Amino acid sequence: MKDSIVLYPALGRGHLVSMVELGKLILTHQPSLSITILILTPPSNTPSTPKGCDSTSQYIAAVTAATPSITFHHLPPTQIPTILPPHILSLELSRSSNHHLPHVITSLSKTLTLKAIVLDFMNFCAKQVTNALNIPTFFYYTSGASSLATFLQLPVIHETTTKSIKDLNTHLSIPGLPKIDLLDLPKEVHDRASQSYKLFHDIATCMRDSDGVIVNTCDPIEGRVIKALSEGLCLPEGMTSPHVFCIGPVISATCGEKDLNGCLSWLDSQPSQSVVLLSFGSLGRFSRAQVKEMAVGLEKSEQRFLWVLRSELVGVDSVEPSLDELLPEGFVERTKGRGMVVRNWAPQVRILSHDSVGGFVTHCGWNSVLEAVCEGVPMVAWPLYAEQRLNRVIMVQDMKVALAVNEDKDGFVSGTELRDRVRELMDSMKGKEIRQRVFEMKIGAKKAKAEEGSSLVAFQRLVQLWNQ
Ligand SMILES: O=c1ccn([C@@H]2O[C@H](COP(=O)(O)OP(=O)(O)O[C@H]3O[C@H](CO)[C@@H](O)[C@H](O)[C@H]3O)[C@@H](O)[C@H]2O)c(=O)[nH]1
Repeated sequence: MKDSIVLYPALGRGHLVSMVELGKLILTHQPSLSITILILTPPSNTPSTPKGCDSTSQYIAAVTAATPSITFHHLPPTQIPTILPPHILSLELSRSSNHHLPHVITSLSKTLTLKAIVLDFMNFCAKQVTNALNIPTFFYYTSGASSLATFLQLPVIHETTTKSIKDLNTHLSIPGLPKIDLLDLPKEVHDRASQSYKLFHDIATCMRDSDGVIVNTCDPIEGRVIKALSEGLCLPEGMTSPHVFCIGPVISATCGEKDLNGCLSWLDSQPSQSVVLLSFGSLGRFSRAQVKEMAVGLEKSEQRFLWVLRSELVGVDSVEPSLDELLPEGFVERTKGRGMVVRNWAPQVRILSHDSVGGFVTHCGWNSVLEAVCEGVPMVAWPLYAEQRLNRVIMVQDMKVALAVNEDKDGFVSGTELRDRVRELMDSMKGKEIRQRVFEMKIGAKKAKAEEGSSLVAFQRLVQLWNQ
């Protein structure tokens, strides 16, 4: 029977793509293995892909055609209320699909030797099942080692206080990291009484007890904290640290690759390293007031820009407002030639690798950060949700590859602030230093994945464990 690794991504395109890329990496180095990917079936009325991006079934068909050693196995649909926020929906779907797993895994075991299962952290409850079936269980943490080290502190904080994080008014001192203000932790863990706090506390505890955590990062990007994590220094004495395998950067060029909105050909007409890309991940959206303010800032910056604009969500039956309605009067005319606005989705990896792009205003989603690093593009960090505020601290203070945008207490960023940060990035000594630093990190990240590089060595350790 063929040896196989089972990968179990959470709901959502980003999670799926990350796991597929991990599967491809495993096959590149261990072509004798096969990869089985378990797919959660979303409730029928959940949009699973952002507008402008291929559907999930198109994506799966393309992966199957290109990489036949990757097989997808769809779990049966499950009924759950869909009015939940996306991360809770994902956790609930995973929890309510758990009862299918014993049967699915047992039937896979009839034709394959399952060496290990790799869970997205959102699917942590599957560990009860895999433990019972005695299958080595790993997690794939798709954000950085810094956020992992911080996340693992949750049970420690929980045991040392009875207060909520939002009331603690202090910071975390974690070896290998700058001081972390507790309010930079994801909002979901601020309130001790909330459902999401309990979930994330349970996930952190569960990851600590796993056979290992695979992290999408590498020494040249987050070396100090990786060392501290590996030496077990990030958790108090007596508390077991998980084994970490930093095998990144694993990035993808597969989603939304086509130049449907013409931005790549527009970039061809722009001077080298002159354009600032503004793009905010798969979910980032802005209010109408914020969109107007961004436009004002970009216009005043006098810099070239490519802006992937996603305005606030409209009801299923409503029509999205037009650019004329969203942008200040005359904006498109006045910025013609030096600015381009595209709606909802653009081929980000291809854009970042274009020679004309010289800066990136990002929401600090970890894939975007890695993609920018791999292309040597300096950033302005404008976090929106999840662990992105934490990533900003790391990008600015530790990695030193970004400038921080200053927002008000409601997260609103003024046009003047955006103008100043974009100008500073593109046209100042500080901007130059950041550009130089990200360029060095790009070279380092490439070396990490090559022969004897830290990521390849970590990956080989992992495979050795699977083969034992
Ligand atoms: O117009 C777009 C917008 C996004 N992308 C791609 O979509 C991915 C977005 O990933 P990421 O930057 O990580 O953002 P999110 O989709 O918001 O990712 C979620 O997952 C990340 C990894 O765990 C976390 O760091 C984030 O906080 C969380 O929001 C990247 O590969 C982008 O290249 C495009 O190709 N075109």
